[in-house]
Amino acid sequence: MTKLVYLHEPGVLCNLALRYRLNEIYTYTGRILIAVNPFAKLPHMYDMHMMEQYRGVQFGELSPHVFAIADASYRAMVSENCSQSILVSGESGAGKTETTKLIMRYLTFVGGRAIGDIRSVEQQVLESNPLLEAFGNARTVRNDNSSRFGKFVEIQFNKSGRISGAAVRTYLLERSRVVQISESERNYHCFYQLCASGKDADKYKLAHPQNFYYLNQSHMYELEGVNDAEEYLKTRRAMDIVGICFSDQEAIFRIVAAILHLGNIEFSPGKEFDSSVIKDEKCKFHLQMAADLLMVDVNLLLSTMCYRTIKTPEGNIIKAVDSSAAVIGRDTLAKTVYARLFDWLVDNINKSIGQDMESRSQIGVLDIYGFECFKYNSCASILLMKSFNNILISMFSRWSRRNIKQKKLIGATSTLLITKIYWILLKRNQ
Ligand SMILES: Nc1ncnc2c1ncn2[C@@H]1O[C@H](COP(=O)(O)OP(=O)(O)OP(=O)(O)O)[C@@H](O)[C@H]1O
Repeated sequence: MTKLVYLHEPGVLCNLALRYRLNEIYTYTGRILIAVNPFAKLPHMYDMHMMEQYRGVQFGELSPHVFAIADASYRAMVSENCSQSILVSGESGAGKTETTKLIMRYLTFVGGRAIGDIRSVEQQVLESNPLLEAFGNARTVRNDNSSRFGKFVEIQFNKSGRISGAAVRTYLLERSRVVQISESERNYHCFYQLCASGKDADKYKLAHPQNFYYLNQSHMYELEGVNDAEEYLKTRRAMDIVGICFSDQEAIFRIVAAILHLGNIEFSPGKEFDSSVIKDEKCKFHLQMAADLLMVDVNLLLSTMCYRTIKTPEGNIIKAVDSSAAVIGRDTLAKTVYARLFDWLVDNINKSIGQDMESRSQIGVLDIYGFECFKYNSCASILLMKSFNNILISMFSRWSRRNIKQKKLIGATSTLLITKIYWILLKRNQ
């Protein structure tokens, strides 16, 4: 890319398109790899033979490839004895999660596994994937299985450069999706899976997703080629693999069901000014169900939503809230409970994978949250997009300043060219 005569947006995009037509989905711009999603299975690109070809080869000698990036970071970690990070960024559906999996596969290939490990780290992280996906992925306009959280997979190595452990860290789960979804999108997969689970759905008094407010705001209930009942069984199997016992599994799905019942609780204005009461018998049923499933006192649950506590130096004042504030309270409760459940699941996944607290160095792969740009964007997604772009901008600026100062890598001129290409691509996202 740095060899282009005219460095502007049409030039960069035309170059990527021409290469894509020649089945070259990868392009380098300095140390950065640009990947264009092929939306097709390309097994020959990622097989064992390909991994062997890239092993230990000087960066840039072979065609651009995600394995070359992984190999360069592994060699840098071993030779400089210093931890490395690989940042995977792009818009929703660009292929970040797939790329992260490919990097992990390559690192497992070169890093092997420490003696005594029965399952490879890649296997262990991948085995926990159905679980993370059930609770953290959802259908968006761009991607039927979009990750709605950021993920940092840290692969830990021992003194001899062998993999000795791994950890998955997640951040910024899109909490707002639990209570609000746009047309053509879905809530998190686990809700639909539980509704389709048959006996378990009956146990928790669930029915078709169209009966629940948190799911029927969009009319998208099913995914093409996906059977939610089968996916439910896969999620339960992943829980078994991760070591979540039966009673904990039951508790998890009780919480998922309770959130759906919570969403169906509506409020009417109370007799007193600025107060609210539960709307009707149907809502009372959902309130009772939510309380039973969460194992809390029903009156306490109701007052949590219809009253708020104001802390003053003289003591706490309990004040009634109007029906719209009660709805906000209900939604906040649902979002908080879901986010805590997600964090708990991630903790359990990490316990199952096994971390090496004494690891010599690590390679971290950051699968950054996929941004989307619509005609109308929600405030939450704009803030997320802005904060990630700001992180990227500051990281990249630091990197180019350092390279220019040290005349490192490929010389200051090339660094400036790479910076320009990077800005062109980043500006498109903004
Ligand atoms: N290298 C690849 N080869 C073949 N198919 C790919 C590749 N990368 C991505 N895909 C296809 O694109 C789809 C979307 O990719 P992926 O889920 O990785 O996107 P993403 O960038 O992580 O999206 P989001 O930010 O919404 O989670 C995948 O389901 C897969 O079918």
